[in-house]
Amino acid sequence: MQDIQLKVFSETGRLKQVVVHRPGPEVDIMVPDMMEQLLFDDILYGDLARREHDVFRQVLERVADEVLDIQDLFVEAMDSEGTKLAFIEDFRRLVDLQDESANLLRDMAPADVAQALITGIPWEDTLGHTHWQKRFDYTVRPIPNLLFMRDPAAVVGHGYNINFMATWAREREPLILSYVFRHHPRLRHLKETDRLFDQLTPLLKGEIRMPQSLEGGDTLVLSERVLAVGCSERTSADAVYQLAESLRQDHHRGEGTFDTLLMVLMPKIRSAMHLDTIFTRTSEDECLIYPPFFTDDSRELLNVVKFDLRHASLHTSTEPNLLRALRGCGMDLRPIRCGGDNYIMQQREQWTDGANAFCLAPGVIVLYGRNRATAEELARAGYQVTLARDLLADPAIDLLDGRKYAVLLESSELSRARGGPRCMTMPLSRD
Ligand SMILES: NC(=O)NCCC[C@H](N)C(=O)O
Repeated sequence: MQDIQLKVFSETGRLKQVVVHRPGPEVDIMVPDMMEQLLFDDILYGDLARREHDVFRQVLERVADEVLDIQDLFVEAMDSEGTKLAFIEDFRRLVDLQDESANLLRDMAPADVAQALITGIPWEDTLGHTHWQKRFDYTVRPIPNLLFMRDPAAVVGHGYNINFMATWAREREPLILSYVFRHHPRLRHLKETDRLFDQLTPLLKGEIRMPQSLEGGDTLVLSERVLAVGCSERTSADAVYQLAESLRQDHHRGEGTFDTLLMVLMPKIRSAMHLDTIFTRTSEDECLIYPPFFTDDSRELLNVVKFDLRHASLHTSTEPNLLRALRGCGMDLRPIRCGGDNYIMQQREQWTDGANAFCLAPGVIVLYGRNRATAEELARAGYQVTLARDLLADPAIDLLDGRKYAVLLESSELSRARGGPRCMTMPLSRD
């Protein structure tokens, strides 16, 4: 198989390679007591969630060259015994793994290690537990949020971030991604300097004790020059500074093209946990927004810190509003309102990821179909609103025929896990 060349310089360029994760047994075993700590808002009916995800994947396949599952990539990354054992050692450092569980993992084939890492290991399978260790009945707990592939890593330009998660429930995911980026046969050609942000490696080496969290849902590559990053419930200002400094150094060495990072100062609330829950791109000159956060006279307007990356040190200034700051960078985006002009529908549909569209190509997006008011706004903006099942039943529909499309997904189960179409994808390469 050919090497994968990382290339993400926009949110809208036609998808070439994208990574997802089909929800597996890790969601079927969630009991109500685990729900809140594992960041789900309900327990999912797994079979239906998988059917919804399969449809999502088939829609992606209508445009992308390759749709890959992180679980397969992870297994392939552990193609040597040495890599598998190194992973288990790092995992042990990260989560304070019991000896019995580590031994169990060492004896497993790579595919079983990957499955156990995602689905968890119930405590009955290992010896030596005490009652207080019996958290949720698992010695290795499940990581059902791997479904939201967007968050544990991000491709930025030709480089990538290994993120550090704000929550305990997701701490393991970046370790998996780190092994995939370093050891997968199609990605091992990447250089150390291609890693733009990484708090995990220094943590594992004992070089730092307080890693700063950065999550992919907060990282939006808006053009070859401009990045927007949310400073949110999940991403700290310090992490954004570190990323800005790393990009500045890249720029200084003549390697990076990014000259501006816009840090959006977000409220620390679950409903808007990441920037992509309130702002996503739909085409080259449009974006989908949660209106109260971007409208000039709103009391909820979000301010922006602008980092200029072109100098010998970081230069910052402030901007009142992201859309205005973008205009200053030469990007005049027409906003499409999540929930239309009704404040009640705006709040309801933002909660069900109505502002979290995923762009397959310029003007071709996927959105959860339950967001009816948002779909009406998209139709008014010239999008052909098409149900995913109608698209898949009709091979004659060409999403790349030059018209704008909003493909609506059924999402009664997936949306209970509190993430939308963009959250479920990590593009590796776009046109
Ligand atoms: N980018 C995103 O907004 N991702 C959604 C993540 C949902 C997941 N249940 C979480 O709370 O982390």
